[in-house]
Amino acid sequence: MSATAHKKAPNAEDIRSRKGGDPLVSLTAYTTPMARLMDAHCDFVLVGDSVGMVLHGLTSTLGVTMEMMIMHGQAVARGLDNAMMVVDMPFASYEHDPAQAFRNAARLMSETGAGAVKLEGGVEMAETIRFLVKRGIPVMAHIGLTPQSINTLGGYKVQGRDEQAQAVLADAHAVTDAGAFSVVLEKVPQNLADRITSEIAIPTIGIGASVGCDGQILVVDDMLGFFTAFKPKFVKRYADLGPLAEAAIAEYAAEVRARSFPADEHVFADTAPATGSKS
Ligand SMILES: Nc1nc(=O)c2c([nH]1)NC[C@@H]1CN(c3ccc(C(=O)N[C@@H](CCC(=O)O)C(=O)O)cc3)CN21
Ligand SMILES: CC(C)C(=O)C(=O)O
Ligand SMILES: [Mg+2]
Repeated sequence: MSATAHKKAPNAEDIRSRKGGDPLVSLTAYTTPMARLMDAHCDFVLVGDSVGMVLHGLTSTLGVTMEMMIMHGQAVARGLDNAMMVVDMPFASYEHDPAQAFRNAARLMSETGAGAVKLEGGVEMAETIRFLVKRGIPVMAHIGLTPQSINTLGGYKVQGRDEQAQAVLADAHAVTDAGAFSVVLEKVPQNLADRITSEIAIPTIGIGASVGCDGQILVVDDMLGFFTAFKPKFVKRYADLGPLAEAAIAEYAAEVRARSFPADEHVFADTAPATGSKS
């Protein structure tokens, strides 16, 4: 926690009440320092299971565990004063039945201090969402492209074109009726995202959806240019820090090899200076 003045972080009902209002701003974060950078600028921060692909080198989100989500959730919590924290439920931690979902969602909430959990699925997860919400766990839903279902979806493709649109619309209504306080729409056509946003009573958070959604989210390493293994069309690079970081590393390597680093200012004399810094 910083010592600077801060407002109280919003809770799930504050986020719900933003329906149709000023756009909700969110990014993912996985570490304390990155959370600190976005705390003053985001309404909520998602500890996404994308952490597995972004920070752990996995090729999908299926290998992400409860332990990983708890450890990254705890790290992010230490960096937030103003923004709400939402934690993704990892693959296989909630799909079996509502009781399993409650056990794991409760662990995520109590061990990280998250204000809500997010889980993937629409109609098929409605009963579980209702079960959690009735027992005190705010749920953010996630429909459209649901990356934990990559093996049945057959790729990270647009969801809800043509005859598939009715199914995504039904998902949006199902999670709303089940009590979700907001819903992520990932990689659905713009017209469908706009229709869902106008029809349901909870905020829609778009990622590859529509500028008309009630809010937007991106993976922070994507928008900063740190993650470059792939770049979905919905990613806008606001900075290109990956190449900047590599150039710095290359310069360090060259200076070590040339014995020009460390310089005098980075090393210590036999005798401490009479005054000045302790370094
Ligand atoms: N770095 C990162 N960013 C993400 O947005 C993200 C993750 N990781 N990991 C978890 C999921 C996976 N998601 C993804 C992953 C890949 C594409 C992608 O490559 N899309 C391509 C087309 C791929 C296809 O059609 O099969 C694109 O151009 O959008 C999109 C979303 C979103 N999430
Ligand atoms: C992309 C967002 C919505 C997500 O679920 C994640 O980062 O895991
Ligand atoms: Mg996720």
